[in-house]
Amino acid sequence: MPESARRAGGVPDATVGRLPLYLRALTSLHDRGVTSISSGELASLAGVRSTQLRKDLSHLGTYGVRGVGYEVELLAAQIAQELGLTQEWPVVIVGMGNLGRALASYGGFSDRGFRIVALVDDDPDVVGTDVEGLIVTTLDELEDSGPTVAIGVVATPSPAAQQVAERLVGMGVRSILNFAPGYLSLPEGVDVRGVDLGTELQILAFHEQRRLLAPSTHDPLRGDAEKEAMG
Ligand SMILES: NC(=O)c1ccc[n+]([C@@H]2O[C@H](COP(=O)([O-])OP(=O)(O)OC[C@H]3O[C@@H](n4cnc5c(N)ncnc54)[C@H](O)[C@@H]3O)[C@@H](O)[C@H]2O)c1
Repeated sequence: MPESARRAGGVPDATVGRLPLYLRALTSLHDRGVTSISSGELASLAGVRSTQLRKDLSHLGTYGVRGVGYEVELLAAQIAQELGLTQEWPVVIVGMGNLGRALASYGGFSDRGFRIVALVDDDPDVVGTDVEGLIVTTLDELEDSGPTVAIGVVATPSPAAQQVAERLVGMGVRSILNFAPGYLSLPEGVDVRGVDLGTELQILAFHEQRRLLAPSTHDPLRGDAEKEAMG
């Protein structure tokens, strides 16, 4: 898998986590016809400091040209290559409830090199139905005669997630994106990413609270009346 290769190649996980931010910014610049960009501008678009951006990109052996910056198309291609996006990754989503359906209908995955090849559920009322042009199948069928899958997305309730993930791993899946709350215990060599919007909201709440407790006079979001009250 590219993940281990990247580690072997010395790119830290934290850097790998920021590469999609850079790629998203570069893609949008490219769509707007921008051909080169300074590290400061790119960092600002990606929401990181420019020293961080330069350090991250140096892990890819990419150093901007002084006075010119980075070539947008070239850098986007380098990052896409590093992330393994120059090939298409087949994805299965398990759990066709509210979340699974929303993910299945999101068009943005295919634009980024992820093709949803199978949708799975265990509810007899759901299995056999058409979701976004794919017929929902079962894990049994997927094991017996399903397409090759590289990445498994777990969108089942939490009690089912561990077993679902184990069965995916049994089919050879080595990368799992888990939306169900809780920790998945899987064999070494399997990459698991947990997504928890609740945690993200809590982090935002933490920063909101900090702003309320110690308002900065430079906070552009603070209303004029509030600024006047602060003196
Ligand atoms: N991470 C996040 O930010 C986030 C956000 C929303 C929901 N969630 C989590 O995502 C999961 C799905 O949420 P939802 O609202 O779509 O739930 P849901 O109840 O609408 O859907 C769950 C689906 O999973 C199916 N299922 C249950 N056990 C299964 C199994 N063993 N094999 C295959 N399919 C199985 C059910 O039949 C159902 O269709 C939950 O665990 C929820 O807590 C996480």
